[in-house]
Amino acid sequence: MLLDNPSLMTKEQTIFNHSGSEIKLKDREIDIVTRLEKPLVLVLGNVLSNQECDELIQLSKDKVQRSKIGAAREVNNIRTSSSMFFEESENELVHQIEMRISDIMGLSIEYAEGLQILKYLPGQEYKAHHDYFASTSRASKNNRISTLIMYLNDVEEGGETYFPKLGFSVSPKKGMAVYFEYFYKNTELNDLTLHGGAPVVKGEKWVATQWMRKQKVR
Ligand SMILES: O=C(O)CCC(=O)C(=O)O
Ligand SMILES: [Fe+2]
Repeated sequence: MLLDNPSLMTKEQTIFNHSGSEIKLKDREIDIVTRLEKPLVLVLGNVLSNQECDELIQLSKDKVQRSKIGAAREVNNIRTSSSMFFEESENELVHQIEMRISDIMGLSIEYAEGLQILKYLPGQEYKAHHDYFASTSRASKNNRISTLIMYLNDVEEGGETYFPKLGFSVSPKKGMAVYFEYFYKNTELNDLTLHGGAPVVKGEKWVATQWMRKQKVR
């Protein structure tokens, strides 16, 4: 019988622990705009103020370099954007944003990698990928479990974050974010979080990405 199948009966535990349409924080109310349940994918509004977005771009403008991916940190055409990482709590702004991110993502900042900034010019993209490392890689011993991608500007055309296996995409809007997690026991759910950054057609695209790990990293 269908209901005897334990995988259909047991609800998967999620990391994200907010319900309803708002996340009320000390300094801010975050809007939960869209919510897909399995896998959990959320579109969030009012995550960063316009000023915070502008400052993050300003602080990283001169530091972004052609992105490297994977354990060997090689330049690769899977990701043609430029990027940089902030050091942990590198300055007051980054610290403040990290604290907010930690409240949103439901994990202490000790699980957080350094905040990453990505810049895309027209034609640049990040092809579909998983944020978690393959089980064969050394990095998978303390694998990533969740992602928050924050949009730092409005993009004139293109640059959507797309989830090809979910038939779902998010248009970048300054101050908004997309959240998803892939720490499910059911690995098929993790696989469904495949996503990419579509080529920017017109304008620039700036995002800040926060990845969380299974075990503490700081
Ligand atoms: O730029 C995007 O929309 C996607 C970024 C991304 O997938 C990442 O930073 O892991
Ligand atoms: Fe990603």
